[in-house]
Amino acid sequence: MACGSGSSTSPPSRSTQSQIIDVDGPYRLLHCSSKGDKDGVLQEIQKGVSPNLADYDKRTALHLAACEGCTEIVRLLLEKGAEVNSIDRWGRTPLSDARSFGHAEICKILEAEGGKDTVELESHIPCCKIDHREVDMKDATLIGEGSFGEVYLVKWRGTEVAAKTIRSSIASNDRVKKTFMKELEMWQRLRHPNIVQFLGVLKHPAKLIFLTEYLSNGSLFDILKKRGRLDPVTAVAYALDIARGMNYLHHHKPHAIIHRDLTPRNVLQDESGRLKVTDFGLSKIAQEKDLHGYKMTGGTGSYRYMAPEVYRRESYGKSVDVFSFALIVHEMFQGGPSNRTENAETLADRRAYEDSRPSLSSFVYPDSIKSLLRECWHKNPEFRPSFEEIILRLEDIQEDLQQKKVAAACCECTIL
Ligand SMILES: Nc1ncnc2c1ncn2[C@@H]1O[C@H](COP(=O)(O)OP(=O)(O)OP(=O)(O)O)[C@@H](O)[C@H]1O
Repeated sequence: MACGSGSSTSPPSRSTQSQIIDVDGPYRLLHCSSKGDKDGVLQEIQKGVSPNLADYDKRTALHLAACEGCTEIVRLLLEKGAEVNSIDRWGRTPLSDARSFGHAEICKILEAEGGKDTVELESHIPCCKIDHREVDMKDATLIGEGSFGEVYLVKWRGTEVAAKTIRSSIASNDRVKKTFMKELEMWQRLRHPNIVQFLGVLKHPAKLIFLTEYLSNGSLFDILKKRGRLDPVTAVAYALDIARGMNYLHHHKPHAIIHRDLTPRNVLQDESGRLKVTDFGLSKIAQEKDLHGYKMTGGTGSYRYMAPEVYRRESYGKSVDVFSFALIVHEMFQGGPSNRTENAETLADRRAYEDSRPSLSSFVYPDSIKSLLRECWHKNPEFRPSFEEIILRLEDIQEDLQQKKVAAACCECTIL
């Protein structure tokens, strides 16, 4: 997001609206810093608010200005005594943020003031290791099995978490294990409400096991199997959850994270009903199976959601995830995959070479969803919208559906 020009009166953009909770009181300093409002920042400091005030995530005004690209505010805060190396809840300094978002000038200013990038230092630190004695694998409950191994529900320090065991055919291959650990190292740095939280790797003498948060409602695949077709309000809310998680991955710096294997099985639901995306990046390892002869299974499931350019083995980019996303949204309205009896590979072949797409029956799909899906599964990847755009479109659709719901409820009240 670009830094504002300095007005405190401009309304917050949609994407930031939910994050701005309180712009009164001392926290106005943080709000003004993130919006590039120089007058507002000065007023707060003159009122006596500390330039090192931080929110509950320990994010200071300098962190916010650095990540939003507000050069003038960064200068002003440093001049007023802001601590250049303050560390937030995730161990990031303002310089780590400025680097991640590519604000070169701000990086120079912070470096000149002695700024350090903790993330750069951290990137050489291997995955967070958890002592295996803290996890009782004997009391583990099997909750599922995927291409990499079994998944168990276990207790770690009194909290229920998911333990993913990695097959020995993968774990015993040094090269594959290295790639695997690299993916996990990247995963451990990600934090977003719609991304499954990675917790660490077990220091186990014989096995490769990693822990993630446990999502008690299982996968979107299980939900659709149980509930069938979702009502449009729920389907759109779920689509927004997935799109927000994916947008976060696609905006990852310095390189976008492409999921490559976005399927209903890789979308999990927590007990509050929120969906979270999981297992990104790991598909890269699954793809190596042909070269090295180890079998990781499950590959055919992904054909169903595969973008044509991936199937044709052409070069591809972030929009392959947008294609898969469209098929998942289609399933939520439909209650399951279309052409479910057809072999997944044949289906992917027809999509890649005959431009075949699922049907959009008019009574199930609102028009706005139909046009969004057609764009998202467009044969030309360049014509597919970004997740950023998809979020805005879905928010409009959500508002529209909610208004219709309220209007319908009012009509019922009148009749009564
Ligand atoms: N963090 C978790 N919390 C709760 N259940 C989980 C968690 N992770 C996985 N599961 C369950 O375990 C099953 C297997 O998960 P896993 O990620 O190993 O494979 P998959 O995604 O189903 O298949 P594949 O790896 O072939 O894509 C999932 O379908 C899900 O039901």
